[in-house]
Amino acid sequence: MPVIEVEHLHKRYGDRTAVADVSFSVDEGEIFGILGPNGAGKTTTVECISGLRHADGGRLRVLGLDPVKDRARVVADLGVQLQHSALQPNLKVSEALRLFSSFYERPADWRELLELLGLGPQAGTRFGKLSGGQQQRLSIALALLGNPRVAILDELTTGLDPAARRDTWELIESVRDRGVTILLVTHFMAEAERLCDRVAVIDSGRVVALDTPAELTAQLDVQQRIRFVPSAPIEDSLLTDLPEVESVSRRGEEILVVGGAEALAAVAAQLARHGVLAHRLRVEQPSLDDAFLAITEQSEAPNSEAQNTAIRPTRHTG
Ligand SMILES: Nc1ncnc2c1ncn2[C@@H]1O[C@H](COP(=O)(O)OP(=O)(O)OP(=O)(O)O)[C@@H](O)[C@H]1O
Repeated sequence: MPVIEVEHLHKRYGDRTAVADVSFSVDEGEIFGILGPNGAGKTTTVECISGLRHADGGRLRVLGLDPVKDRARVVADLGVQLQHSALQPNLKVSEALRLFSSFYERPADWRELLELLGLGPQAGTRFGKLSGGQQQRLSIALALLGNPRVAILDELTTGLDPAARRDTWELIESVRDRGVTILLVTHFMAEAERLCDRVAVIDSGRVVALDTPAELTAQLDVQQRIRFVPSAPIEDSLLTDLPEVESVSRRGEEILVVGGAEALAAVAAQLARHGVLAHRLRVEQPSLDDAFLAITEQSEAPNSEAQNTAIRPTRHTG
């Protein structure tokens, strides 16, 4: 049985459609990512799944239960860390954890969570004095206090520096290793690539792609760009003769070869046949970033059905 089931979710704010038609399911033990540009409907989707908002249409199930009608039973197994959750600035870390523990029948040991999240030294620190990374860690700890089987984490590393982001990724992996299924909303492709088993790309309130990060990038018809400095002079024709190669250009002593997925193997074999070595070899492969842009640009094509029914997203770059 999937842990989260979303079928044709639809949600409007007044006459504006925030989520037009979203369907996906999350299996037990997965880290499932939701990606999409600003205003795509990601937060609205997870707020409906959490039971914090009423859907206008569609069917939602969390652990087989309706998140609104069976709210009391769902919250016992669901931990939610939402965007911009702020606590009273004077509340100390240990006080916040003790207070939130009292909301649950069988809370986790908050002292253990404090250590797991590396917040031990901050136990007596007030929320307002924590760094951005420490505040995020605390909000994750609060989401895990009820010993949830499912955790929803919305943009948990936004605003963190690269080191804090990496630490948080390790933390999320350790949470998953404890058996928690995780639904993760993120803007960061690297985060999705590193953490997520599968990813749904949402644009204009619809799922426009759903697959593993590797499959999403593999489906892309993006060229490989191969740069190297040959150990001996070579003619361009040596490379342009190869059917896998689309173009060859030079910048100083460096050669740039652009070609399809098989170009690297073909170029390497050709150079080897002529006894030439490729020094300072660099290959640029398509990334999930490229896939994301290709998918969302495609879904914004003028005749796209989504454009007529949902609010337009504003492109973000971060
Ligand atoms: N409470 C609200 N009232 C009216 N419109 C809203 C409300 N919340 C969100 N919206 C609109 O619904 C659309 C979807 O918003 P949502 O926050 O779900 O998108 P998102 O993908 O999470 O965006 P972001 O990446 O910026 O957080 C946006 O156009 C937003 O302006």
